[in-house]
Amino acid sequence: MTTLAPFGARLRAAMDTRGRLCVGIDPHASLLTAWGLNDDVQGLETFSRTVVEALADRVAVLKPQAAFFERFGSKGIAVLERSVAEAREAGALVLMDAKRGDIGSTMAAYAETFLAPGSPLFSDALTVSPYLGFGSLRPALDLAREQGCGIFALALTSNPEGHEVQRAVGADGESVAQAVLRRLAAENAGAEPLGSFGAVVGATLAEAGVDLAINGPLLAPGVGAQGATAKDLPRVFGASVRNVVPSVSRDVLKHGPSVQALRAAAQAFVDDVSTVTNA
Ligand SMILES: O=C(O)c1cc(=O)[nH]c(=O)n1[C@@H]1O[C@H](COP(=O)(O)O)[C@@H](O)[C@H]1O
Repeated sequence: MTTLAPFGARLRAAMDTRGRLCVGIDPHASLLTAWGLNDDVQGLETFSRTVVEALADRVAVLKPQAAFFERFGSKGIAVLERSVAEAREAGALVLMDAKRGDIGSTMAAYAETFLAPGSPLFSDALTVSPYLGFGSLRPALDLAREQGCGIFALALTSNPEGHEVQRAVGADGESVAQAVLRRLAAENAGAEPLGSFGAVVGATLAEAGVDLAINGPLLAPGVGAQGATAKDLPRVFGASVRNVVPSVSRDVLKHGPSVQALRAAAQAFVDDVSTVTNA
């Protein structure tokens, strides 16, 4: 099995050639219904296949949200496995949105699930929660580095409730989110053109209020259904905006099941992002 180039380099190349966008594959029950599908495994399969067919050959990143597949049990996970493989085959980078986080010994098993080549759910990158302590992520960070994969750690999430934890300030005056960002920057030290260890920072924030210069990608969910727009990105991310990967799920997915309409919606976001970030 050939080792992949570092994720950060693969992501930078994908953003340069395909534009800057991550589309989430979030098969909400309401979206299945809106697409004229049943809220069952067959509906899930058709939905996910359609999104992959429409977008995997053109958007930089596809981000399946594992929860929407897990709710159908083993059959749903089988759909997720196929979706990941087909999306990667068509050229998209797959960011598995599973937000795993646990004590180190268990984190190692999560890392093997998503980041070990040959695993049925092998993905290019994984979202993780650092709230059992950043050090507990070590097995995932190490396996990702070894295999050319990426990690996205939650720093400042798009939901308002996140701030009570993430904005909390320690005795040394540093916020929890800033500590996560500082540790990510250390993981990315010296990496070119971009590190592989990213942060999740919601596009919905009034302001970041932290140092985002981590030399790694910044996944920005919250664009679209949660109220943020491409125009918010320069304000929230400042000079780090060039490393931002905006993430949209429902505001693209609602245009299905038409493949053409899904493509047009994704392209409209890519164009908006390029207008504001190249201005
Ligand atoms: O890690 C994420 O992707 C994520 C982090 C965050 O802070 N906020 C957030 O909304 N997300 C995910 O991004 C997606 C947002 O979906 P839409 O609001 O439909 O665009 C969902 O899959 C969320 O689980």
